[in-house]
Amino acid sequence: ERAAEEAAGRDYMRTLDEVKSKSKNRLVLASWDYESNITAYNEEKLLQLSLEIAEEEKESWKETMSYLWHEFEDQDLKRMFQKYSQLGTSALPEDLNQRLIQAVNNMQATYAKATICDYKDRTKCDLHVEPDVTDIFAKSEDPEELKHAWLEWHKAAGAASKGNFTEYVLMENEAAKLNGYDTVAEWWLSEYEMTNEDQFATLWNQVKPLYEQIHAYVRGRLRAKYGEDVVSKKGPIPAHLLGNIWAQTWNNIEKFTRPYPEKPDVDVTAALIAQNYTPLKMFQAADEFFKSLNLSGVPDLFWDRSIIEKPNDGRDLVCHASAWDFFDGEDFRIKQCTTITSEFFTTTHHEMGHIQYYLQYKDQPVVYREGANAGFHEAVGDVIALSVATPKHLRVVGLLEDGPDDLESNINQQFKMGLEKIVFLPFAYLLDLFRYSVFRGITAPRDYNCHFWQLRESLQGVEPPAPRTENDFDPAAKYHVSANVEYMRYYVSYIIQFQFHRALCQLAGEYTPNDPSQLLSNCDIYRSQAAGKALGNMLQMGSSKPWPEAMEVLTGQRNMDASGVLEYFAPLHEWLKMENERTGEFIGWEPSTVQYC
Ligand SMILES: C=C(C[SeH])C(=O)N1CCC[C@H]1C(=O)O
Ligand SMILES: [Zn+2]
Repeated sequence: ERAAEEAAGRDYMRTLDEVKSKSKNRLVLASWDYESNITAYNEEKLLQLSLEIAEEEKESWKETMSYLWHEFEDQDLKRMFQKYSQLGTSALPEDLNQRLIQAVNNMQATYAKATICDYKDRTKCDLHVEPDVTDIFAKSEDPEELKHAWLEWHKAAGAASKGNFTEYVLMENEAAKLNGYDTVAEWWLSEYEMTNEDQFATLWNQVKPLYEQIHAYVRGRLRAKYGEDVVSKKGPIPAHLLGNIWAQTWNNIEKFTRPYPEKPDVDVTAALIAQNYTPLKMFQAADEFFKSLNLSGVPDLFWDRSIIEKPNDGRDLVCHASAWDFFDGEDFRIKQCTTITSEFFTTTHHEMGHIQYYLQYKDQPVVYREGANAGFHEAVGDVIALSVATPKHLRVVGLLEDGPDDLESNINQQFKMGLEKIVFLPFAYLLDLFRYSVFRGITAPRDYNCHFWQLRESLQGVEPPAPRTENDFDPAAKYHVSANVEYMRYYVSYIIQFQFHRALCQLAGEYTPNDPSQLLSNCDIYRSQAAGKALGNMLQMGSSKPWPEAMEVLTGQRNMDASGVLEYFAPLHEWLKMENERTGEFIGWEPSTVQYC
């Protein structure tokens, strides 16, 4: 009867978990080999193994579905069966699965191998996105050089992948239907236990007024620098002037836009270089922060097997930073082409946050070794980085000499964080609004680029540096589009990380709501055992419970909302409104005059 059936199901689940651990380990090892050394041999090995494991998964799926798990009383056992009932892309017939894997591998390889020619020395044509194009956007203040790099990169990495992307959409949508979803959009939304994107729209409405203020202020400062012919009074901001090839974060233009330029600059890049930081030292600093919270340090294997600098043997590899779980409870790695910049200091903490999550849930059944939702996984490292980025913490670790702690310095600091966090929200939101519309067939291939730029203009208030046509495919110039990595996870992360930060800061005694002497943006949870304990308790859950339960364990709230972001940036918001009022800056943007549809 049912009790016996559940007991059999429990035994079966234990065996299945063991089998899954082995096959996931094999697949991750082959993926690691391919992404850290892109060769035809490694690609073929990954393809063959992927197809072999897909067939194994089809077989075990039949057995899984032979249990009456919907009737089970044990909710935890039922949750495990429910997760294994999702076959993913292995549900595809082998030939379609092969076409899908090849389409994505082709886009990944195109992106990894894409190079552009230098603006001044047109014979130098070996510039990759990391570190070369990234450095140009971090340093150049020449609009023509920036326009050149922007156009060349979008041609080399974007347009080149339009065909493969169209093929990928067809196959991935087929897999979605075989998993019970109308399109990939609903499949991706189910990760957040949502059936549509209304909640994401609500979050955007909460933060949009703050974004419009910082957008208007930055446009004013860029206009002052580059002149009204380059940056208009009321139009969108040209995307190539914002310090980042994707205009997703604007921290690289902080040095000439900050509110109080006469206040000492908090230049972390200069400090890292002056103190002879190496990539290893950056990773050790992040590891030390987690240990200060009484959380786990990384195992020795991590230091032996990670790749933390771009190999200089001329190989092709995926440089985009990533953290890896090999599902054997021991092997955890990061692959990152680190350079000594404040951006990479932040990214290092971001990636070490992924590793910490892996370490905290490594004793869960394999099926639960995930974030409560994908946004949680992206938020862990960023929460730590919010503490690390405070001038207070940078002084504690000797990265920064003493400086003033007055209102102007706080506004400068919040502005610096705003260029990283507030500015990022519309970018992350629109990237998957674009892909949702593609998966749903609302955006056809002949409209891809036009619809992408309509979203870029309407949500982000940026425009391309030159006219665009449908021979372009600018979305694929962004890694996650070429690598089939869902992106709403970052939008969720940049909202919930402030809810997490607020809860942890209160536990650490670093923050009291409505106490202006303890700004949330000045909180540093370093060495707080109480904060570490609460964070660890949430991380250990993995995906064993629905994400609102994990959220509640840490914050007492079951929903995600922008109250954390708005509380953190309240002083800056007030300052921006006054400053834009004072200068008479137009808030928002009128339609672009650049032809892109
Ligand atoms: C660092 C990673 C690897 Se999960 C990343 O892709 N991030 C972190 C911030 C947003 C997003 C991006 O670079 O676009
Ligand atoms: Zn990440």
